[in-house]
Amino acid sequence: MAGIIDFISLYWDTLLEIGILWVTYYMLFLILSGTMAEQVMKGIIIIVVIVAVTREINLVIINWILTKLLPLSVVAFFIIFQPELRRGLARLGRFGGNNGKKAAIGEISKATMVLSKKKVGGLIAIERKVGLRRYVESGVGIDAEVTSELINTIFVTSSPLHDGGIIISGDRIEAAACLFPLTQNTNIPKTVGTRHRAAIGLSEETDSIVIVVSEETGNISVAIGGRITRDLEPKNVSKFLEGILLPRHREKNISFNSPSFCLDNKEEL
Ligand SMILES: Nc1ncnc2c1ncn2[C@@H]1O[C@H](COP(=O)(O)OP(=O)(O)OP(=O)(O)O)[C@@H](O)[C@H]1O
Repeated sequence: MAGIIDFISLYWDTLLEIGILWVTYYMLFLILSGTMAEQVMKGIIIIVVIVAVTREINLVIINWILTKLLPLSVVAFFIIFQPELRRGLARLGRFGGNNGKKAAIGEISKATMVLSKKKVGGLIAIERKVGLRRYVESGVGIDAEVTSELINTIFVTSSPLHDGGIIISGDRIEAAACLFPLTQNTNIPKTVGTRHRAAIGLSEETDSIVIVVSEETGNISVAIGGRITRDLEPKNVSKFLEGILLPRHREKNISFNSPSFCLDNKEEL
């Protein structure tokens, strides 16, 4: 114990710097997750590591080239990805309060009930930590407040945006008509259609919650982490989403896979 205290008092400034750099990197990662910039940022980190290694083992020329390249690539990164950074910061800001989220959950649940009752097909992805930018870019940008009326309008079959899914980030509908990746899970029965496969696929690749309303039956299903729970009672959707998305409810340990929430499920894949 005394050794640890000695170490901290000796290197507190270095530890503080490492801490600040780590937090900054993590924040940037959160802001840019799901975008091309995330990949480029990982590339820059790899260059930093190579610079350190080449310095240690005295590869002078490679180290000289990389040392010159590094500052340039960091400046270029901020210039090229300025739109992604701006959008990411706005997204972080929106995650702040629970009130906005709660209102959005209410609107999503209301919309789901209407879609289910009218047997209108719907596919709704709710972004969590992992950014969905690459999927937003496959659709049509909307950037509007989440309202049940707007969601229902998007999915009516006469709407040009009804095919594909919508993506919700915080309390905004980011885009509609987005293409999600289809699951490759061979255990899923052949009878499961592409809307449900797209929901499962997106939930496998990201931590998003994906709600599906079946056009055929009006049944509501929710995919998380590659698992889909089918035939949720419409009146339970709001409670279900609050259990996952709002911290106060999370403390009570109500989660997607918790048995308390599977009571209404007739089938889980
Ligand atoms: N990759 C995809 N990403 C987003 N949406 C998709 C994707 N593939 C299909 N869809 C949506 O699913 C619709 C087709 O649904 P399909 O009937 O094949 O699926 P399903 O799971 O049986 O759903 P339902 O029960 O509503 O019929 C398409 O019109 C489109 O809106």
